[in-house]
Amino acid sequence: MLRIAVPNKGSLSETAAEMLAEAGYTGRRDAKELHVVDARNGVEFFYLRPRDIATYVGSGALDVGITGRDLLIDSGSVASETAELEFARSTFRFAGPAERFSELSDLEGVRVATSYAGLVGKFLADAGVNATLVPLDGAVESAVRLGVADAIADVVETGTTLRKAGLSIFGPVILESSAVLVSSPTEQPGTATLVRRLQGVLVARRYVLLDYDVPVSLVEEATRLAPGFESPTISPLHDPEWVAVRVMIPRSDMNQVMDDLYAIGARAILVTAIAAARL
Ligand SMILES: Nc1ncnc2c1ncn2[C@@H]1O[C@H](COP(=O)(O)OP(=O)(O)OP(=O)(O)O)[C@@H](O)[C@H]1O
Ligand SMILES: O=P(O)(O)OC[C@H]1O[C@H](OP(=O)(O)OP(=O)(O)O)[C@H](O)[C@@H]1O
Ligand SMILES: [Mg+2]
Repeated sequence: MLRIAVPNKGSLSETAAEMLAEAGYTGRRDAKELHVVDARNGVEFFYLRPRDIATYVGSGALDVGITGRDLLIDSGSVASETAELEFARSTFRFAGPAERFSELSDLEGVRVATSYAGLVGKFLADAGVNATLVPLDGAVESAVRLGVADAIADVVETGTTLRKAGLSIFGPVILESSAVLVSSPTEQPGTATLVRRLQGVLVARRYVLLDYDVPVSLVEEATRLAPGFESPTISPLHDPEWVAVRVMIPRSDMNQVMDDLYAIGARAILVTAIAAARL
C-alpha cells in the first residue's frame, strides 16, 4: 500500500481532500480521523499537520504527502517535490514599517519574526545578512506593533493581513510557493499512479473540450486559433464540404476562442467539461 500524508487542518486540508476525492480516492468522513485505508485503490492516508508532512516523508515513514513548498523547504527534509498542485499559491516576503525598510540590507542587525525560521534563516545566510530571527507560531504580522520584532517574513497572498498591520513588503521575493506533492528519497511503485491521477484532476480543471463544425477550406485557419495539445481530431460530416473538429483548450480562453471561431465561419460550437484525464 502507498502511504500518503494529507494535511489534517489549516488552509491546505480542504482543497487537498477535494483533489484526492476527484482523483478517485476515498478519504476520511470525519475530521477527527487520523488514518484511513482505501483498499480499493491500494493506498493508506495519514492525516497530519502540514508542517510535519515533509519530515514524515523525508524519513521514509510515509511515501508521499501533500504540503506547501515553503513548509518543505523550511523543514530541511530530504523529501523532494514531485508535482505542483496549483492551489494555496502564495509568495513568501519580508515586510516592515515602510519608513524604516526598503531593501534587504536594511535587515542587517534587526529582529525578524517568522514561523518559517528554517526557510528565512537559510535565505538570509545565503544573502550574507546578519539578522536575529524571532520564531513565532503564527499571526506574525502583530510582532512589530507589539515590539518583539522590527520586521517580519511571512506568507503573503492578497496582502490584506500586512496592510491591516501597517506593514509594507520590501526586498526580494524569498519564495513562490504553492501546494506540492512531496516524495521520499526511495520512490515507491504506486507514486507514479498517484501523480498521474492528480495531474488528471489538474487537467480536468484547467481544460475543456471544444467541438465545432467548420467548412473544410477553413480547417487550417480554425486550428491555428485552437491548436490543441497534439493535433485536433477531425471527423467527416455527411456534407463533404464540412468537417467536425474536437480539441482541448484552456478553460480561461474558451469564450474568446468560441468568438474567434464563430467570426471565421465555424458553427455548432460547443464546450464540454472534462471529468477526468490521463494525457
Ligand atoms: N492566505 C494564504 N494563501 C495561500 N496559501 C496560504 C495562505 N496561508 C497559508 N498558506 C499556505 O498554507 C501552508 C501552511 O499550512 P497551514 O495549515 O499551516 O496553514 P495555515 O492556514 O497557516 O494553518 P493555521 O490554521 O495553523 O494557521 C503553507 O504552504 C502556506 O504557504
Ligand atoms: O496576504 P493575505 O491574503 O492576507 O494572506 C496571508 C496571511 O494568511 C496566513 O495567515 P493565517 O490566517 O493562516 O494565520 P496565521 O498567520 O496564524 O497562520 C499567512 O500566515 C498570512 O498571515
Ligand atoms: Mg497560517
